[in-house]
Amino acid sequence: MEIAFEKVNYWYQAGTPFAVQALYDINLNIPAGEFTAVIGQTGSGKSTLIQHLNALLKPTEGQVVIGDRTITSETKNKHLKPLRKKVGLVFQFPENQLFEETVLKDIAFGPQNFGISVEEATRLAHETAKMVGLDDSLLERSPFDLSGGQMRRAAIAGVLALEPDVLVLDEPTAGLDPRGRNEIMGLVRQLQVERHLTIVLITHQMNDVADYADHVIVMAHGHMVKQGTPRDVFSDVDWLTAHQLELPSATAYANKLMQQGFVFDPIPLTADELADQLVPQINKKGVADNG
Ligand SMILES: Nc1ncnc2c1ncn2[C@@H]1O[C@H](COP(=O)(O)OP(=O)(O)OP(=O)(O)O)[C@@H](O)[C@H]1O
Repeated sequence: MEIAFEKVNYWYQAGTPFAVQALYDINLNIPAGEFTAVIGQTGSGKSTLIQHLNALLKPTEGQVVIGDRTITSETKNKHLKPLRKKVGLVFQFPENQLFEETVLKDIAFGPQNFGISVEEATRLAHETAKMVGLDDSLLERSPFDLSGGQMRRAAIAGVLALEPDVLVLDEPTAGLDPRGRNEIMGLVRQLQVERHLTIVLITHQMNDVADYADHVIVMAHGHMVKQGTPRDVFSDVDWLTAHQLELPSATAYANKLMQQGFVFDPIPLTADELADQLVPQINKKGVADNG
């Protein structure tokens, strides 16, 4: 499902003396089936942007086209349920919203809330628990007995049980240890590849952007200041520094090596790309030094 923002402006508390403009003239496309990363400093408008993806927020001006729906400031809340089912939103620290007695009931809560029978919701909960790698033996436990990573997966399963086409995640790896982070990122990639979900992910982890994203949106002070492939975004080091954005580790490392006379073309974004270009240069240098 393709999503497009057309001339979107958004104000919190619009029309009051406390109005705060959080988005300015946003025009962008989120390609169907792709993995889009949204990056930018704190307060740049990332969360505000993604809440427009399922009309949790509606543009104050302009429109957001989500599949066959067009959302404007005039859109009534009444008919948004089908859209909220198609676009699943996972907030930061989603485990804070777990509340049922058992993991299974928690995952099944979403579909039941959308009018699906208890039996079908339970079936979906079992299926999605498996999808996110939660063992059956955990499903009758209290969600609060799970580890941090497992709780996060249970919360994501609750959104997946609605069988969305688009999965939007706000910093899904925040607060997890490196293993938990890798597991969640692996899961998100798997959902994109195997379930053909469109993924939109807010992250501060530039390595994840380099490793997983097809498409990157860069926000600054409520404006979209760049969109393109990770290579488009990470190739301009001066521009990134000016916007106080970090580089992926491999790219930062390659930049340091370039100051020592190493040559990279194109600039590596991942550890594998770095090694592929670096090893032949080290071997060649070794031969020259010894010979
Ligand atoms: N409920 C609100 N009322 C008023 N202003 C708000 C509200 N929520 C966010 N803002 C303001 O809107 C702007 C964008 O905030 P937003 O949360 O979208 O940024 P962000 O890039 O997601 O930040 P972070 O990385 O910290 O989550 C900020 O100036 C913020 O202070």
